[in-house]
Amino acid sequence: MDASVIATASPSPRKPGLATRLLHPRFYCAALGMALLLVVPLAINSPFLTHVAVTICVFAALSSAWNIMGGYAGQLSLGHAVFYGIGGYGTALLIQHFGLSPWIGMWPAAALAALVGAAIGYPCFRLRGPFFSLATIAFLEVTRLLFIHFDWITGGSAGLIVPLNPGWAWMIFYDKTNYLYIAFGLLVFAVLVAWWIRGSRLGYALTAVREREDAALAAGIDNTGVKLRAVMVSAGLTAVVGAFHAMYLTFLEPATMFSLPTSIEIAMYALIGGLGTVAGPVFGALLVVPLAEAARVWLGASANGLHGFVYGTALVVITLTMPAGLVGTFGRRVTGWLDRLPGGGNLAPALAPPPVARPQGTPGETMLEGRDLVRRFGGLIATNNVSITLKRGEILGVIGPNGAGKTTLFNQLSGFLAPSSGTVTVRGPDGKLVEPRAPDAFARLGVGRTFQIVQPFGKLTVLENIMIGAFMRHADVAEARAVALRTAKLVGLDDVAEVEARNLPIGGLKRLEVARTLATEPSILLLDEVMAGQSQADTQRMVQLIRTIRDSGVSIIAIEHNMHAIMSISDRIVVVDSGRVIAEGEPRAVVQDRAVIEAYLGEDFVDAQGH
Ligand SMILES: Nc1ncnc2c1ncn2[C@@H]1O[C@H](COP(=O)(O)OP(=O)(O)OP(=O)(O)O)[C@@H](O)[C@H]1O
Repeated sequence: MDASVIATASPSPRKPGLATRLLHPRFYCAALGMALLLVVPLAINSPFLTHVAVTICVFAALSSAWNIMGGYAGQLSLGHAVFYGIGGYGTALLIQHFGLSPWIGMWPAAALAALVGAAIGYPCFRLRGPFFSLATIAFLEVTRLLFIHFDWITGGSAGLIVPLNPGWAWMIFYDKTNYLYIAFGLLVFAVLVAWWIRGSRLGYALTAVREREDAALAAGIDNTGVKLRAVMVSAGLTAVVGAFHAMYLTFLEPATMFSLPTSIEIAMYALIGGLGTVAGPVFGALLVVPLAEAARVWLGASANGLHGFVYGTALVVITLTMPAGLVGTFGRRVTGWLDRLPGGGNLAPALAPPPVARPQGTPGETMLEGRDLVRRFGGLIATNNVSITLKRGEILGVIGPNGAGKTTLFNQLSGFLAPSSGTVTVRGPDGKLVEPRAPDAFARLGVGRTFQIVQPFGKLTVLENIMIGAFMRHADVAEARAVALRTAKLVGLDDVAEVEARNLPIGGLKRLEVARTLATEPSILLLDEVMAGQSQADTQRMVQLIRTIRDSGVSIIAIEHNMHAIMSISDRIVVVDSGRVIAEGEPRAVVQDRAVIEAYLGEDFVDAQGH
């Protein structure tokens, strides 16, 4: 394997054009399926059926918007009615006080909802799991109470009637079919936004953040930044749908516009249909809304609220039998069938990856320096005044007994742990030495790292895992895919590229760690025990790969317990014991050092080496 492998390009097929995409069965079948939602009620022309279709469109659109935050980013909001209510009230108040048409008024209302979303999200993103959900409920309750309190603007708990000016300009109609046209248009809009985000760099970043925050940071993703973008889009879209729904209902009151049951319903459709999938929220709403509406009519006032029983039953049955939801369970199978229809085929052909820029600079100059690094965990000093320097173009081995402080040192050198005292400096792409603070900043400066305990994005394929790394330098999805394919080949994962990462054995996962990091095109690579769990042949291959990477201009620090491998690849070795550097130098000299033999290698190793 020689260094030019890293920069090899393959023949370049063309990207599929818009026409190819539109004529693909995945697209035309989805479009035909959705069109039924419009065509069937129009053909039957029953007011009740039209009302059910409007309600399906509204809740499918709300749930699609929620899914961007709850499904893609994994932030399970149970207070999304805040944005629905802001959309509704904002638009209604702009009509009432400024005579602004709802077609225009819904956009400032959406912008306000996006800002409120960011203001709520920023402090709450620090909270995990149920605490985040509880915080969103708390914000919903506070907003509802505020809308009741400021009755001189909102009408308080008595509510607000939308000015009833019939006509398209004011979105008020006697004929329900006009509402259906708008609701359907909004659903198409929401699904297109959700679909576009899902397949974009932002969509991949959100999935990465949802699955493993540390690995996402190591791939240079600004976790809070991408979550904020998701919540703003999600809130804005929810508000637009809320604005329309207010026009449809013509009456707004805090209890219904900021309602917890509505928030739960919105989330539930996505859960039933398939969390984090584009089609899931639509299928969820399509399945449950007609059942609930039918129950509401049949049971009438005699069993007020019993329609909730329908939601609950559907949720329990689906989550027990299909935890991944309808689309999560059957989606792959169905898309497999669709791809066999006329026009079906690969929408993501392999493009030629762009060549990797070779890191430039003076050989032997300092690339990464940790100076006097002290890291305390309570009373334990894990690294005690450790100083370490990586020179350009070298492989620096770090060895030492278990618990010596090697990983703690790595975590400080990559920004994952702030040193209690001491500094870490990195040579950036512009040649200047800088002191980055956050792990994603280290990554963007060119410090790539793997994790000792592997951190795969389990539900993504091997190729998608590597793409997450590639996105750091390549915003275009096709280009990132091409880079990922090349990297998969380099580490010998190309034959399992389409396998979900959670199905790889440990040896494959270790190589996946390296591949994802390599795809970020680092100038400094920190490898934490990448040979553990590898077969003899794979270890040989890894040794060869590390040399190839170094020959391509990357400077490397490797923590390793496999002494034979680390001795053969390292230019220098640093030995750490009990948080201190006890020896440093060329491999041959280090293994003969008495302190190293006593602390780590043992006499058996020396005997085996024949010294
Ligand atoms: N987050 C933490 N909180 C408390 N103690 C920690 C933490 N991380 C590491 N330690 C402790 O710091 C010491 C050094 O741990 P570290 O994982 O850095 O060692 P290591 O040399 O990488 O070991 P190994 O070779 O087994 O991976 C250990 O005693 C460990 O228990």
